[in-house]
Amino acid sequence: MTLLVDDVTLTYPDGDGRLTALDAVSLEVPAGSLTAIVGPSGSGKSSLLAVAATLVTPDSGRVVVAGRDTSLLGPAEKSALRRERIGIVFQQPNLLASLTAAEQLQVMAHVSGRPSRQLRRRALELLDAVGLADKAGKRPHELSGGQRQRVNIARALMNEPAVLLVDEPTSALDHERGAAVLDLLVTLTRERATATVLVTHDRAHLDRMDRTATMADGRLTAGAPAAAGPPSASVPAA
Ligand SMILES: Nc1ncnc2c1ncn2[C@@H]1O[C@H](COP(=O)(O)OP(=O)(O)OP(=O)(O)O)[C@@H](O)[C@H]1O
Repeated sequence: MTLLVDDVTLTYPDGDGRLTALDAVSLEVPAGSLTAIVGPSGSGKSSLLAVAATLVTPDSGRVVVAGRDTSLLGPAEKSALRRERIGIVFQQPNLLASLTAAEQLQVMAHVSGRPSRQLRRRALELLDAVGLADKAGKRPHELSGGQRQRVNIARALMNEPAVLLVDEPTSALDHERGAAVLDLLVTLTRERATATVLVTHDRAHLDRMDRTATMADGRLTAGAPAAAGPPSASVPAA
C-alpha cells in the first residue's frame, strides 16, 4: 500500500476546548490509483491532505508513505521523505513570475542535488507529458490558467513521488479545462504509478476516479468503487 492513513485523529485548539477536524479517519490508496475526497466546506478535506502530506502531525494514528511509518520519523527524516516521495499540488499554482515553465520545475528539484542537465531533461519530459512541450520557455503571465495548473502538476512530479496529493485542481477552471486537467491526472497516476488523492468540490468528473470517499464532520466514508480500472483505493472498515 503506497499511502496508508491509519485511524488518524486531528484536533485544533478551539476556545477552551478542541475542535475535531479528523475523527478516526482511515484511507488506503494503492499505487496507480486515484481517490477523490469530496465533502462540504469545513468537513476536514484539507486537514486530511495536510496530514497525508506529513505537513501536520495528527494527535493519534499514523500515516505510512511508500512503506515508511511517518509517525516514527524525526522532523528532518520526515521532510526528506516529503521532498522525495510526496508531490503536492496546491489549489493556486504559486508559480514564480520571473521563471519559465521549465525553470519552475528545475528549481523545485535543485535541492535533490541532481546535475542540472538531467533536471532540465526531466523538466522537458514532464512538460511534454502534461501537454506543454511548446511552452517550456514561457513565463506564468504568458500561460492560461489551465496551462499554469499543468505546470503546477508537472512540478509536483519532478522528484518522482510515490504519493501525489492534489487540492481542488479544477476550482479556477471552466468545465472543459477542468475535465482535461482531471483526465491528465488520471493518465499521470497510471503512467507513473502514483497513489493519488484529489480533494474536490466538483462532483462533475467523479466517474473518472477509481474511488470516491466523502468527508462529513471529520469522518470519512467510502463511496462505491468505479466499475472497472486498476486496484482501487479503499476506506478500511472501522
Ligand atoms: N489551523 C486551524 N486552526 C483551527 N481550526 C482549523 C484549522 N484548520 C482547519 N480548522 C477547522 O477544522 C475543520 C476542518 O477544516 P478543513 O479546512 O480541513 O475543511 P475542508 O473540508 O478542507 O474545508 P474547505 O472545503 O472549505 O477547504 C473546520 O472546522 C475548520 O474551521
